[in-house]
Amino acid sequence: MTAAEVSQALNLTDLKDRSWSIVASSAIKGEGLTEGLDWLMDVIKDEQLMSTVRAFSAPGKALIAGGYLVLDPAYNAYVTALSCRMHAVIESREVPAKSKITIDSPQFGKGHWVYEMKDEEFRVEQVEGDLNPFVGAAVETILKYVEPRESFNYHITIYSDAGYHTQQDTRAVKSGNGAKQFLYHLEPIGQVAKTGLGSSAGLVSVITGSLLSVFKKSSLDEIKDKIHNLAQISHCYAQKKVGSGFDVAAAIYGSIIYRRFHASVIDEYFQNPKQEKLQEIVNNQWDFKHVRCALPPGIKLLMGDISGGSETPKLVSKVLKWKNEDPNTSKLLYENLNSANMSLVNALDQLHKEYEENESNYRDNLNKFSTDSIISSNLQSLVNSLHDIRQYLKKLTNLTGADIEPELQTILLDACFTLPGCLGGVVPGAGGFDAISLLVVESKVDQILNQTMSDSRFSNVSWLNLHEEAEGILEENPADYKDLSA
Ligand SMILES: Nc1ncnc2c1ncn2[C@@H]1O[C@H](COP(=O)(O)OP(=O)(O)OP(=O)(O)O)[C@@H](O)[C@H]1O
Ligand SMILES: C[C@@](O)(CCOP(=O)(O)O)CC(=O)O
Repeated sequence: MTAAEVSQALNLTDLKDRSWSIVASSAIKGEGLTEGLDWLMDVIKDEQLMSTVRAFSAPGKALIAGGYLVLDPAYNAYVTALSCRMHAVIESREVPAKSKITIDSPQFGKGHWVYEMKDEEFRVEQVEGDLNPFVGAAVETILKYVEPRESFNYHITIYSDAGYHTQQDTRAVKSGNGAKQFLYHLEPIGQVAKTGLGSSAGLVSVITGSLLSVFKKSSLDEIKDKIHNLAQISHCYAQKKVGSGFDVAAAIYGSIIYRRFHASVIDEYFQNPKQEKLQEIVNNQWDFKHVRCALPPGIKLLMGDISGGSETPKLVSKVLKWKNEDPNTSKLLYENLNSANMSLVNALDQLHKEYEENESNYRDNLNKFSTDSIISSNLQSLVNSLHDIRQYLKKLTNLTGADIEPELQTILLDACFTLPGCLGGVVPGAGGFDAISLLVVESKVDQILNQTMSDSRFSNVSWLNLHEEAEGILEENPADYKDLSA
């Protein structure tokens, strides 16, 4: 008897009992347990897809190489996904008179939004809550795409990890099984200082991912590209501009080498926001690049926040204005900056190879690293490329008048380079006064944290408790979000 037959014969419905049916049937048949376990995995997957509660998470981001250039599809960028993640727990509730989606964000004041289906055109009407463009755009776009024929009532609870926002004036709340802990603020989300790590991209990605997964009863892998396309459209719609999309791509695909999609893909839809156009765009394979790329073993990302923040749109407009006014100088500077960016990517690739060839030698070189005695030529290339990226970003700062690497950050980054095991660092993304990104030797991280505590040069830096995480959007265990209490 197969496991299914045993389960049916014994009318076993509960998954645990059904698991035992596998053992029984395998014993009866005297065959290996693997056939039964394969069956169990399929059963669990089906249970998950049919479950009324599912959970998802997506990472934050730091654009280490490629700021500004990544707006142009001619250039590649390297974006790291971060361990601070946005989470969504979605559950299906009793269907009311009007289909609706409720989104709660209990960590923030007034974190409650309700959207009802308005008409047969699948338009939504916000019936409760303040304006949240990212939540609204995600809900509206997914319903327009799915065109749900059956009534529904989904409730999504959003949680964001500590790294996205200031940790001042918060209280820690832990889940019943201790798997998750989140910081709760009194203020509404719009009044809480952020660290610029892509909370909106993560938010749009997990709302889109959770809704599409339950509407389509699909696993993430089957629909990941569609989630990406929908999340990009929603994020651009909410921002009222078509950025490079590196932040949404990192939220979906993790740490990647990224080349942007052509803005025309989304512009067309905004010109003609009809359902059939949306379906066509989302179901198409977009022409963009997302190749997995994580830091080599033993090299860690260390981010230092100075509670500054930056006005990305203002910085971008200053750079693009200069680029249009001085095409020759900007072309040369872009090419120089791009070769420094790609030298960084190549150095990371070579270091991965060095590790594969001889791990102990690789680790020995890393642990012996200091700025005046670099043993490995690949480490030297990494140090040089980080230095060169800063040099060109500084030039861009001076030529455009945009505070990309402002003097305060120059002084801080120069001081960081004197720390033991620091390979270099940059102002990520658009730069400004957001958190700086350092690449450091993993075995020296504790020494750096201890040393900077008593060094006045770092008195206004708070080192963020996060690291690079290779994975993008993931399905999580809903049980990890139950019984959250202070
Ligand atoms: N946990 C959350 N719950 C509800 N809305 C959120 C949450 N986190 C972020 N948001 C929405 O995203 C907005 C912040 O997005 P914004 O693009 O300004 O910053 P960011 O994405 O964190 O940083 P950056 O764009 O610099 O990477 C908030 O004002 C809010 O509308
Ligand atoms: C300046 C830019 O290239 C990067 C912005 O990065 P960040 O939001 O500062 O992390 C803009 C973009 O890519 O959309």
